[in-house]
Amino acid sequence: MKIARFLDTHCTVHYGIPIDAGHARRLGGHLYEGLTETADEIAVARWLAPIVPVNVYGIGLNYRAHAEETGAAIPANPVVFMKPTTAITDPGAPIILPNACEHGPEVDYEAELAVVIGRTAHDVPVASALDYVLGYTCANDISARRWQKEGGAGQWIRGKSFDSFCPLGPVLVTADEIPDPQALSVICTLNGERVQTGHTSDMIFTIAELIAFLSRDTRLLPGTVIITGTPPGVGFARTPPLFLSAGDRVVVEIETIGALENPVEQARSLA
Ligand SMILES: O=C(O)C/C(=C\C=C(/O)C(=O)O)C(=O)O
Repeated sequence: MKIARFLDTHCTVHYGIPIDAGHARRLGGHLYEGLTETADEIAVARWLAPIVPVNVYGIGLNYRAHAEETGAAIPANPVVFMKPTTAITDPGAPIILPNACEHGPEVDYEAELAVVIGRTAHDVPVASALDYVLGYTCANDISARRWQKEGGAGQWIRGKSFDSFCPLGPVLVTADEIPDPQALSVICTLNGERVQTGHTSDMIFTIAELIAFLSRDTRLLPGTVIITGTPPGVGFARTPPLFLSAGDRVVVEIETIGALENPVEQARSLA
């Protein structure tokens, strides 16, 4: 089942959930399968991230080829950071280049598979960890590299946390439709050019291992989102480096889920 969340022009939030097979409605130009609405046409004001997370965990360096491109050692344990929920942004909404990035271009894209926890996971073994997954969506782990490194004084979280730094969507695909989350292609395009190409089989820690690790002595509540690391091709590891600029369009595309597209804008000057 694919679940979308969107606002109509009357500011009502809708969830698109199949009622029965073959049920489809047209939404602001998109044919969408299965709505709870009875009207044939709903004017969509905007698409929303399919989930409002209670917590967002990020995993760094979780694809072998990405760890190699950064020159980092293969981690012995998952590299865990968190993003505030205020970083979540909707499909189609702008990624804002912060005024705090005043030392030059540093804002990077990272295409990632996002896992949504459906019931409380606490000390779950790897073997049953996927039973706690509600579904999957696409994420972009936007990262301000100077704030992640020198500016972060050893902590990544500042560089990963600015407003709009976690685009999510466009739909949540329930776990029954993705029986093997280690069998998905993950790509990122910037202004139509492919910049990242990866596959979840390249993950160092599988989704099940990540849930088991993160749930150890720690409750993962329903609505927790885990963004599971990025494949190679990030901008800072390129020669020359490639960072986001105002006017860019960045698309994260994951097999079976779809495409999460966001434009890039400069923050308004406070002066
Ligand atoms: O700090 C590192 O060793 C690697 C790195 C960034 C990695 C991520 O942001 C990630 O995997 O999410 C770097 O900036 O050098």
